[in-house]
Amino acid sequence: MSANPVAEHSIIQFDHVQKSFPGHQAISDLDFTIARNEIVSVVGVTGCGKSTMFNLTLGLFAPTQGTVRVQGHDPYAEFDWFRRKVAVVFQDARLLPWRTALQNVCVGMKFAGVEKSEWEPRARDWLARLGLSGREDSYPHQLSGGQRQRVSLARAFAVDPELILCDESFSALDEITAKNLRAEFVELVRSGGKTGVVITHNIGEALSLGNRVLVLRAPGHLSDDVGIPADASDADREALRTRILAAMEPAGSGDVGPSGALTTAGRSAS
Ligand SMILES: Nc1ncnc2c1ncn2[C@@H]1O[C@H](COP(=O)(O)OP(=O)(O)OP(=O)(O)O)[C@@H](O)[C@H]1O
Repeated sequence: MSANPVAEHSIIQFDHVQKSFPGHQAISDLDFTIARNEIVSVVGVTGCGKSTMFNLTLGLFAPTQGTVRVQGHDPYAEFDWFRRKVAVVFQDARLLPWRTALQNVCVGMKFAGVEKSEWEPRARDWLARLGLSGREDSYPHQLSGGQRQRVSLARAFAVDPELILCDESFSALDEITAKNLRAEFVELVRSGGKTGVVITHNIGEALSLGNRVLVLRAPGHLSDDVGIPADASDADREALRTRILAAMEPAGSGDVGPSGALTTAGRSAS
């Protein structure tokens, strides 16, 4: 049993992380914990460090200072260990155009090191769960944008990762399609016992997706950590929206802080 109760229940831990690129500090001091089975949205104005935070979580580069841990492991130093643990869904589906929907899902499992005999049954199962039965042999250009994003989600879930990172995955879709896919994503994450982290520019989406919203402000620090009560009324959500917008304002307008209205989550654990 872990001596650190936070580490035991957390899937992502950023401990006073800084990340600098030559001549530019992208993350100044990012400190938060995401627990297993949470669905957390990350919002903030452009350039505030959201993608850098994702890339640190994926181990694409190391922090300049501080530590990043995913399930207690260093994602940069133990990159191979992460191949089956974390899946990413991007804004554009990023499918191979010369491969069918089924083959695209299989390719994700191939790169993740899943046993070959599992590829096709799992791919068929996940395409079916995402409403694409009968479209397994379609090529990306024969699918709508929403269907392509469903293939992309199937590819992510088929790997059976612990953690699914979504980088504006629903933002290129019309609102009805996005709403349906968001609801399916939440259901699949919850029923599969996964953890989801979603970057979005849409505050309504952030409030509808999960249990918590992290608000980042440039250069890469947390300006608010907003818990969303399961039974939040429309009025509550409107108050949360106002609070999130205030927390996104450039520094100088004052951090809202975790002791603000309604409820907060997460920071006390860090
Ligand atoms: N490889 C890099 N080299 C230099 N600067 C970088 C690099 N990656 C990111 N940055 C800078 O770090 C800051 C944060 O970038 P990041 O992409 O994380 O922001 P973001 O919040 O994801 O923005 P957006 O919402 O527009 O996608 C920006 O000023 C960006 O120019």
